[in-house]
Amino acid sequence: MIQRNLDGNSIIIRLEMKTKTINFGEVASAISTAGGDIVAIDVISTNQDVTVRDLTVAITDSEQNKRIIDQVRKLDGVTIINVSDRTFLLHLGGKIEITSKTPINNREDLSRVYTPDVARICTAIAEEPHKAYSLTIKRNTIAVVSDGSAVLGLGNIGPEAAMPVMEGKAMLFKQFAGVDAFPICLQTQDTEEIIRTIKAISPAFGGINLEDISSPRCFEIEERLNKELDIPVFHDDQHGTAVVLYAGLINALKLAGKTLENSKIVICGIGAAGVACSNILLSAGAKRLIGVDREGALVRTAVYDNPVWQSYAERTNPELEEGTLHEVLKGADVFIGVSKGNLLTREHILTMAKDPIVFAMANPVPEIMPSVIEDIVAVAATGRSDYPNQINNVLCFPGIFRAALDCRASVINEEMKLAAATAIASSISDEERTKHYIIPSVFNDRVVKRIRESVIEAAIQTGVARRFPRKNNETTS
Ligand SMILES: NC(=O)c1ccc[n+]([C@@H]2O[C@H](COP(=O)([O-])OP(=O)(O)OC[C@H]3O[C@@H](n4cnc5c(N)ncnc54)[C@H](O)[C@@H]3O)[C@@H](O)[C@H]2O)c1
Ligand SMILES: O=C(O)C[C@H](O)C(=O)O
Ligand SMILES: [Mg+2]
Repeated sequence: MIQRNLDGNSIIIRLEMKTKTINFGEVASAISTAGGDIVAIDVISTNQDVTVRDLTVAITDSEQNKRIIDQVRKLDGVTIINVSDRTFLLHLGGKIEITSKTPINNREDLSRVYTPDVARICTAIAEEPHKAYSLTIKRNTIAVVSDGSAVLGLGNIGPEAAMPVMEGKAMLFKQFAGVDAFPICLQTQDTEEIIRTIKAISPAFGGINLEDISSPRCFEIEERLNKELDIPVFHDDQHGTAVVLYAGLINALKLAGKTLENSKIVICGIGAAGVACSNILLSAGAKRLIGVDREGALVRTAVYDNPVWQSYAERTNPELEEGTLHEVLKGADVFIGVSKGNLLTREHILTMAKDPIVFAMANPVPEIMPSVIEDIVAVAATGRSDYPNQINNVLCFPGIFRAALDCRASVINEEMKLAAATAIASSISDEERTKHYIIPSVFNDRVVKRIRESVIEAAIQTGVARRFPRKNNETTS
């Protein structure tokens, strides 16, 4: 097997070659003519008539991918069996699994982990239910629950299609904060049924992370569950996003020499993320905030079916600006996009105030690509990991749940969210702050520790902590 640099995008072409009709050199040359770079060759099977090989080919974009496949298809004696990319391969069989903490090697082990001895543990919990925290996975386990109704910016793609995102979130919880998370996608989009189901499964969990549930249902679901359950329920798309957005904006405003109070801020997409981002900015002192959705700017003189929009319009847009996104964007200091990809062009950004801040956070395709506006903005950010300044809730949810689980918080309240935002923003010092570095990397291992410490402190101060854990560097029990 030949193996070279596998960085970047690549596809794997499994093909069958008739050895008497074609030789490998001809295949390689067709791929190279179409601009592909063969970086690995694996022989899967071979006999005197046919040989089956996997060719890993580095590509730059999907157009090139198509050109390569077309070239290979034209060759006599070659059949393409399958084309896969590394991302698909990584998802084969899902991305996570459950492993046991202790092995079961003999009968004695078996009777301890299972019947009959396990019965004594069950009885102990039945007598004192709080022991579920010490004798089961509850203290370190949360459920990541979605109904598949607002998955990234892909929309209502359903529960099965939402699973890869929820599995990914579970990986992030574990990797960045040691939290065990179960992905759970529900076959219902009915508010009452979602609430009932989450309540019914809650005994196993120390917290519930709601994910990718569309607005306005997400507001009621979260509020009701927080009232009716004694474990924290946190809608990540609302609060995780708001926390990280606020952290990024604190640093971006400093760089642009602007203030939250005086800046004209346009938020596009008044759904789960947009409402929560607006709320955190209003409570931090923003005054000139305008929300825009599909029908244009939300303004209090209009009447909306959606009660959340009505209350939103009452609290925002003090100058009663009306019009489309492009119209109200004129003269704005800050654009925050939590809507849909590709809504803006460079020309639109040119109509903003001097040194504009553009946070285009729709996933996976932002409202505008930073590369298009790099030279005309003070700061650009997206939700993606392949550009600088990733404003993504992944910076918040692992740390905030780590803190909530460790101090056994009954809720994640506003004070805890603000503590998380300032902990994230202050991870970057004045000397470090640049146009391309307003927010720490998710791989910065100081961030989760800082969030944990500040959030636990806020939980204790506000009386929602039910346990007082030790500091970061000490082991918790
Ligand atoms: N970067 C992050 O951390 C992060 C976090 C949460 C959400 N998001 C992204 O934000 C977007 C919204 O997520 P959500 O959970 O709030 O979904 P949501 O469905 O609750 O809200 C989306 C809102 O955008 C509006 N919208 C859609 N197309 C629009 C358009 N052309 N113009 C104006 N408004 C439009 C919808 O009407 C809706 O109100 C998604 O792309 C999601 O990936 C990013
Ligand atoms: O999943 C992400 O990358 C962020 C966010 O939760 C989203 O829905 O886009
Ligand atoms: Mg999400």
